[in-house]
Amino acid sequence: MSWTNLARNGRILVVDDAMENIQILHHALRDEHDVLFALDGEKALEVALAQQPDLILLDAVMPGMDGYAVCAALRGSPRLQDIPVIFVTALSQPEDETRALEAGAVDFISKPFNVAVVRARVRSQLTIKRQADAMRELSMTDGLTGVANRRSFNDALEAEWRRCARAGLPLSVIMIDIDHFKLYNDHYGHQAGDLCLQQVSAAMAGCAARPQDLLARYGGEEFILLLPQEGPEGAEVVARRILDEVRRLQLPHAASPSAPHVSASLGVCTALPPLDNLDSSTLIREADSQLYLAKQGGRNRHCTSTLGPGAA
Ligand SMILES: Nc1nc2c(ncn2[C@@H]2O[C@H](COP(=O)(O)OP(=O)(O)OP(=O)(O)O)[C@@H](O)[C@H]2O)c(=O)[nH]1
Repeated sequence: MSWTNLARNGRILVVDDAMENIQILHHALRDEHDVLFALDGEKALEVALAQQPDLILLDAVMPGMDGYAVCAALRGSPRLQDIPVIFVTALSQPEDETRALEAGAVDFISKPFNVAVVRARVRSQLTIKRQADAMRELSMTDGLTGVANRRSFNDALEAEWRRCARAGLPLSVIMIDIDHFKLYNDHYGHQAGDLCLQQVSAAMAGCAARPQDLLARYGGEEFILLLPQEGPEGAEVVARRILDEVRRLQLPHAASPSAPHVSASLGVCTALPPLDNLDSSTLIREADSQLYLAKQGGRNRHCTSTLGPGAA
């Protein structure tokens, strides 16, 4: 796909208190984009949260919450801060434009506007947005397996830890390490080793499918699964499922002393609520200790523990 094609089919939210202005912009943009609209600032934030548009065209002067306040609210919201905003306004003084850019807008168009210019500026901002999205996605993904990388796991862990602590919910992690993977590489070659990592990660990715679950590559042949809101029983079910799915792949591992096929060892740990007296690094350390025990116990198995009140 070329960069210019990236600008097609974006979803655009037009915010203006005058319906005729919305209609003009809708008419100008509807052939290439999905156009949403809102007649005031509060509604704009509501629609933006629900529909996650790729770009917002924002009027500056509106009754109630004006465009500058909307822009500040967008920039302050983790879920909305990356949506670019173009001011489209009857204001035309340099200080108006400066104020809009300082509020976080990426562009400023004065009314009356030329439709072709609006289209071109929208296309150019959408292209920049898509490029930025693609870069962000790449920076959070492991190149070999396509699952999340360690950095995005760490970000998700911190966010989910805070969420579970607030809600009084447990949080589990499963640390997963492929058994005798050095021997696998030595026996089958590094390329086959890479393919094995891809197959095993794809099989594991299907083992925990809730929206907040996250599988990440933690190191070379080590993976980690984040299970927010999941207690020890649920984590146990997922761990058994992972062992089964890896086994079901039946990838031959002739050099392994543990099994004739590729297998994995798992360390499972659940932090029980309240999480306030615990911290996420202790949870990771404990899952790692359980993984070590699973390796010591003969591999191709899991070991489990809990942290917190009444922990075993
Ligand atoms: N093919 C391939 N191998 C990798 C990659 N990353 C790490 N490895 C290999 O994974 C192996 C890990 O070896 P060890 O840490 O000794 O562990 P192990 O052989 O799996 O043994 P146990 O964990 O004790 O069962 C090393 O040989 C690394 O070279 C990768 O991206 N591709």
